[in-house]
Amino acid sequence: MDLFSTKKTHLKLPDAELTYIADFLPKKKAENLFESLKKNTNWQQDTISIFGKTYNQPRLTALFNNTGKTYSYSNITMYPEAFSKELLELKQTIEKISNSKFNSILLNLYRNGQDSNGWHADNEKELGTNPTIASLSLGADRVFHFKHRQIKSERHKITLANGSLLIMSGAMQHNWLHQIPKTKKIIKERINLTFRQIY
Ligand SMILES: O=C(O)CCC(=O)C(=O)O
Ligand SMILES: [Fe+2]
Repeated sequence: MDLFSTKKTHLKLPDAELTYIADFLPKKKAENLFESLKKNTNWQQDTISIFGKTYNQPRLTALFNNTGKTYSYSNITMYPEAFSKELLELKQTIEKISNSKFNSILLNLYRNGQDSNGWHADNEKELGTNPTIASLSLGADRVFHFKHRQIKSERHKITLANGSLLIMSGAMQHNWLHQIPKTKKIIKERINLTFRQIY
């Protein structure tokens, strides 16, 4: 267990619980996991429609679960792959540290600074009320922005480092939005894994 750090930083926020573990995975382990996921995943390029026009989503995605069920949001359907032994073990460790159960992992591959994830909340009804979502970051640093839906002064950002774990819980998905904006900086790729319980 000492391969995983559990030093938690709790961020004090209204209507949300947010916990950050900066060095959850040792850097080398994070790099190896990045390489194996990059290579062994069936990355999906989805399209999004905006005012009737179709665009490529600015990142690649993948879904792992043990239910075999597809997952749909914003007109996108994700087709699952089965957990590898590596992902299953990681899921079990993250379940312990976040005191939650997860049956699905959603992956995002941000190929460069032009890939992004726009303002949204993970509030699909399949996630239930006040879902706990644990988010593991591998590869390049990216900035995570989050803002309260009503309290305009509550707008923050935090850099998600290689090997870090961010745990979103409480009423965060109902009261806050989050995004990974584009950046003009020349940066390497990043893989993000969000652990979710999908009902
Ligand atoms: O890449 C990230 O850190 C955020 C991913 C995210 O918000 C999502 O997949 O819903
Ligand atoms: Fe999200």
